[in-house]
Amino acid sequence: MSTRIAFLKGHGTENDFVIVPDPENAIDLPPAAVAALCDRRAGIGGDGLLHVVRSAAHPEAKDMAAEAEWFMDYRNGDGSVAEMCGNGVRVFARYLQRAGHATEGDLTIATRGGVKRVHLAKNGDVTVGMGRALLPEGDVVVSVDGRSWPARNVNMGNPHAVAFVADLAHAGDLYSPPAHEPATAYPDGVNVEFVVDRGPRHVAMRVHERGSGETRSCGTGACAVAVATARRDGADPAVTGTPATYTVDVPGGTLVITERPDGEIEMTGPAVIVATGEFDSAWLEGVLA
Ligand SMILES: N[C@@H](CCC[C@H](N)C(=O)O)C(=O)O
Repeated sequence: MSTRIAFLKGHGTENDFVIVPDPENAIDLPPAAVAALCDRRAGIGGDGLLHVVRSAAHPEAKDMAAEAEWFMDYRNGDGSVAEMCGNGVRVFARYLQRAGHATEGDLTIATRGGVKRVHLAKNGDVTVGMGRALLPEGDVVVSVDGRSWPARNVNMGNPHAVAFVADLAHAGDLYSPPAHEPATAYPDGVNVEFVVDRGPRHVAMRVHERGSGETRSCGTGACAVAVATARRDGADPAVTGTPATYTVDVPGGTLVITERPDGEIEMTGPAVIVATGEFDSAWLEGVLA
């Protein structure tokens, strides 16, 4: 028997998500179902999917239930699982507020990257404590259309390669993932950011996301870019003792990233719910058959 399954659509700086509320973790969402829902022509459409589950009801999150009631079961648009999604956390928080599970102010959200502290501000911005960046050693070179750049390895819970370029157009159409050397550098894939300077502590980026393709924003990517730029600029907060704040323009808007002397990173930006709807379970079963 076909049932109707509620969904919402939201975005954070135009990194867009299908949101599926499922408090008791009762909806089966194998990778093919996620990919079908995120399909922009045959499905609802999104860079990724936010499966909203009570932490206590999800095997990967029950240990976090005492600290955070809700678990962001994030999936990329191709159905793959990722450790973390920075824009996703902001949109997830906005959903919780809309559904009456959270109010303006502070809340916590469980993710595969641990429990994240979130602040829902009056002006519509959402700030997320993104944790610390890891900067694994190792030279990486990324290439697109015959051009190559050295890239900085930054891990924000998920892997990023950050390349400073002369012109964002040099990244080409980004219809396929940029090549990288050594080819074995990222056994689980990588998100690649291309960065140009816009002014003092102000950069712009494009990103090719693992599992989603080019997107109009990537929160973890913007944090990786801010950290890589601060190191390039000699503005490592752990060394200077003062926080470093960078404005990062993405094709879909602007994110503000602050790294503190203890290494903790905060990201602030908008998060919007744009639509609600229902899809037929029979449609999804048909797609999966
Ligand atoms: N758009 C996200 C990152 C989503 C995960 C990424 N594609 C990966 O596979 O690591 C963000 O806002 O951080």
